[in-house]
Amino acid sequence: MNAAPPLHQLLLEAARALAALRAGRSLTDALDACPEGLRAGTQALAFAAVRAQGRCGALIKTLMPRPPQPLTEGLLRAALTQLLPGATAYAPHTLVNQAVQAMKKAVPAQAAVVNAVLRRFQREQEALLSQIAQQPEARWEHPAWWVARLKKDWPTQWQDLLQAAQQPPPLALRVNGRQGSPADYLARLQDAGLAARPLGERAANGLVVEPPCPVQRLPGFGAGDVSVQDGAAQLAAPLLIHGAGHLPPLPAGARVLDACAAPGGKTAHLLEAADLDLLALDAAPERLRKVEQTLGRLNLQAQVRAADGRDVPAWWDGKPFDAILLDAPCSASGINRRHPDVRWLRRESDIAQLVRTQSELLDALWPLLKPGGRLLYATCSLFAAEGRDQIAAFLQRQPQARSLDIPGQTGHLLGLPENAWAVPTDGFFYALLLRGES
Ligand SMILES: C[S@@+](CC[C@H](N)C(=O)[O-])C[C@H]1O[C@@H](n2cnc3c(N)ncnc32)[C@H](O)[C@@H]1O
Repeated sequence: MNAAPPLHQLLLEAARALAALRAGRSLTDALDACPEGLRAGTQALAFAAVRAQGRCGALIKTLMPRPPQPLTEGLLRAALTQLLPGATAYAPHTLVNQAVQAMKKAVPAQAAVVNAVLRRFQREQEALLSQIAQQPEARWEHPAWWVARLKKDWPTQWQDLLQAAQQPPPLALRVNGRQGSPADYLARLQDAGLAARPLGERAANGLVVEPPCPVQRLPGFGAGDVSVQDGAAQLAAPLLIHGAGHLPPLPAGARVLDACAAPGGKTAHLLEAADLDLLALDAAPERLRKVEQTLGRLNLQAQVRAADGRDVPAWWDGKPFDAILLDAPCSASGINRRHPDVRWLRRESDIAQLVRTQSELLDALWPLLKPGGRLLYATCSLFAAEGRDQIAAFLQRQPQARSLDIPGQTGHLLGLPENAWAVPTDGFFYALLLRGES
């Protein structure tokens, strides 16, 4: 068995990833540069530091007269996170010594600064934490504009939503119904020594594995028996196929457009659940490669095409669709617990741009639907501008469109623990729109 890597190496790699995040890269991208043997430990430190970025940022401002260099700041963030109340993974003296050693290896001139800041935090922890406690970013671990927006959109639930975003996500699975039943797969998980249970009645093929494990340990993953997908995301395919119980199910061979398909989670679910003639479109060719890989792993077929959904003449063959899934680009505020860096990478001004793209996609795709056809609009966002308000404005512009009720969807909130789910889901918005016959 390989020995665990020394903590100073993990701290240094986490500092590099956090410095890359500060320069605007996503944490997932930044962690790609991390050597394989250090990846898991580094990822744990870096994700924890991003979840504590509000407090650690405020502490660094208080403890240092001038902003530190990016690598020093990254190291301080990673180390301070592990010294905060409730963090128990490392003994504080070990942590400080290892952080200083990491800095000695990378930038020796900064080691004394790291030592001084961390030791002062240890001595004055209580006073320092109470000094920053009322700053919104430190209090809620989200940018102030994000907190204000959630407060406006969810006046009674915003605090619960912010707290839910701080919890690591569960490992939710979707069993490939073409290759076996959820009950059979549950038994296979148990045989493999993995504890699991059904995700809840709303996601018929959904299971949750607790505690989570690497996907390589999931039986039959490579052979396409199962995929990783959040419970809320698992609602898209049945909603489109069965029309939330208001419409007849899509017949075999129905022509379906998945307009923003990559990386292909919902494309695959649609094809596992029904025999469809499906076109998977996405504006990002490199992301479409993931769709192809996923379809290959699951042994499913679709036409895959790189194009901007709004530029209809560039890709449409003129044959109308029975159903369209528009899983639009959005703030990703609903999957913030899975990608805690998103809240710090986004700017408030991005939201207006995203709302514009979403409405342009809606307007461009709606005329491609047959009379009597259905369009499912989805975003993994909790912001009303990208969900409720977006659809209200669309219904004003498009009198032929009727919004159908989705049972169990209160407004557009998912994402909090509720009885129907075994574990909290991501935050999603769905609107099911029917095109009138005339
Ligand atoms: C939320 S993701 C889709 C997730 C996907 N449906 C799934 O379940 O795996 C949004 C996607 O929209 C794509 N996109 C953004 N703007 C687009 C446009 N104008 N036309 C087509 N796709 C676009 C992005 O490249 C991204 O892959």
